[in-house]
Amino acid sequence: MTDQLTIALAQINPTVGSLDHNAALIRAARAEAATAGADLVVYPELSICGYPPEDLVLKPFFLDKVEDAVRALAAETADGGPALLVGAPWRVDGHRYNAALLLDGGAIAAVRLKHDLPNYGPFDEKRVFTAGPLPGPVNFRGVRLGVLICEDMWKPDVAETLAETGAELLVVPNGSPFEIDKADRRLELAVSRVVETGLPLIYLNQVGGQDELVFDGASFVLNRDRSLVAQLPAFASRVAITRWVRGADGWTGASDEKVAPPDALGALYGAMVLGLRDYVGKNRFPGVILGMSGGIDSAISAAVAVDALGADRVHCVMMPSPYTSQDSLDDAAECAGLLGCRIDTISIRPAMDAFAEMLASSFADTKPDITEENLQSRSRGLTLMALSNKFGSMVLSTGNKSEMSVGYATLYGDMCGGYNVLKDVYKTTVYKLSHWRNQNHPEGVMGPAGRVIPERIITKAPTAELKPDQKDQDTLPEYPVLDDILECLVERDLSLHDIVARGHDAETVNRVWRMLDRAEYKRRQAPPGVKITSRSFGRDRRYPITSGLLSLVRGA
Ligand SMILES: Nc1ncnc2c1ncn2[C@@H]1O[C@H](COP(=O)(O)OP(=O)(O)OC[C@H]2O[C@@H]([n+]3cccc(C(=O)O)c3)[C@H](O)[C@@H]2O)[C@@H](O)[C@H]1O
Ligand SMILES: Nc1ncnc2c1ncn2[C@@H]1O[C@H](COP(=O)(O)OP(=O)(O)OP(=O)(O)O)[C@@H](O)[C@H]1O
Ligand SMILES: NC(=O)CC[C@H](N)C(=O)O
Repeated sequence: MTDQLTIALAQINPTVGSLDHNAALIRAARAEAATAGADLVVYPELSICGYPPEDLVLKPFFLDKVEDAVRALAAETADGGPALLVGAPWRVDGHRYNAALLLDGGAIAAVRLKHDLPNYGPFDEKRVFTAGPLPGPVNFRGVRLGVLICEDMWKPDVAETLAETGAELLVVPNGSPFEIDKADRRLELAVSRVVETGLPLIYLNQVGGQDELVFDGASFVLNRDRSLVAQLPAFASRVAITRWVRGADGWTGASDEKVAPPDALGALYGAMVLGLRDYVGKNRFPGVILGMSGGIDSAISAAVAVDALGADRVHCVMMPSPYTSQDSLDDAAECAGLLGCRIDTISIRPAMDAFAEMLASSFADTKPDITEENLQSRSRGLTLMALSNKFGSMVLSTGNKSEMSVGYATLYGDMCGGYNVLKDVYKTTVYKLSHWRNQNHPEGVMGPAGRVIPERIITKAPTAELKPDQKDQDTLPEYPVLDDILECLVERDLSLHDIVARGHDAETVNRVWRMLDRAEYKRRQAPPGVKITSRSFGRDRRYPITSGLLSLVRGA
């Protein structure tokens, strides 16, 4: 029986479905860990196939390939090097499980099945997996490891069962996506499990973007006295070494790996950068293209894109109409200049004139209205999509959460695009982030340090410039009011009574509520974007499009 263990934490960035790529990451981390004399390398949940694999695991063909990859990795552990604790979808007696597999001595030494399958928010695991029984510890070279798979840690029962059945050390592989304040929540839960069981705990999370989810990594290790043994970086891959010694009271860990976590806005910005970088990289786009209006949404979107991809992979296009002000032209040019990215100017006036002529007889006897405004937006969308088709860059759409909530965006116009980093970011947060990025140069970003968003873009009144002297606030409440009401409705499900009690006017709340519910049809056609809040639009919030709810809203 050993009294010393070296355990490596492999915080890797797998790509869902790319089994060869993921196996290569697993091998590289093992090789790195081997040089530090590791006995065991721990990988994230479902690390062989990436998390979440969704319906990929319904294909027997895919599960066959997963099994081949696992068996190949297992065979390699016959070399006497570190054992691996990897995650994979795994079939047992005709059922499909979310499993952690211990690969050691050339074989699959143990299989641990996830007990608590999450089925809320963005998770849908009951759809594709069977829940495993309450587990007992895994015997690893004479040490009893208590393996909990992600959600298994969120309630006391699995850790309690493992402790009662002799576990000496809790090991938790995770696929835990980022959302605001989630890191604190995970730490609280981990501390609770440590206190309840009296056992140290290794929390190992995946890193990387996968469609709307961003996995922040930020893995950590706690000793049984709750002290922090290791804290890995957020939003970056890392192999960290922890050294463990068995004493009279159990195992105690030590490590040099203690990276300070980002502040709240830094974490949010980091999620946007990694989400976009991985969406573009994993889908193999050469870069992104976006409409740069001289407004704050396109400016911060461009900054995130440059930070994620580098200035040479970001192409901005200013598309003036007769309503575009000189300030907007200047601000767009200055922002692109500060970011160091290409900006072209393509006037949409010829398109507006062409549509006016094409529709002249159909629109005879009608007055100009929002139709003509939307044609401007659609002319821009069409132009960006043409450039995307011709040169391959993906269109980045720029609508923020406030706009997506109330439908303040044009279908097939400014909603055109493949991905949107602001989709889950309220406008008031867009302002905070812009100030933050001007004052901070986060580690790992590819854009320049210093001011990247001109001050006037942050201070001027937001406008769509679709008609003379137009301002967002002609149509919408002031953004601080709108965002507070929206947060109450979307994230907190508060009643009209509770929202009014916060000091809002009942008619304004009703109006915002109506706009929110009515815009569901638009959101269903919106591009995906990074999940930031506890309730992003998409799988976190599934409302019917066709619904009688509106008739119940007044007075609700
Ligand atoms: N339930 C439903 N299911 C499916 N489709 C539905 C629908 N209800 C309407 N529709 C369709 O949607 C159309 C209305 O939506 P849409 O065409 O988007 O047009 P709409 O929502 O009327 O106008 C766009 C809004 O976005 C604002 N905005 C703000 C900032 C920037 C920009 C910009 O474009 O740059 C725009 C603009 O001021 C305006 O309030 C209807 O004509 C109808 O075809
Ligand atoms: N003149 C323009 N040139 C290029 N793109 C534009 C122009 N006007 C609008 N867009 C695109 O349409 C999006 C929505 O624009 P709009 O200005 O109408 O609203 P916004 O939400 O205030 O955005 P922004 O703060 O970026 O201006 C912009 O973010 C931009 O991508
Ligand atoms: N993969 C999972 O089981 C994730 C669920 C978990 N509650 C989390 O977000 O951390």
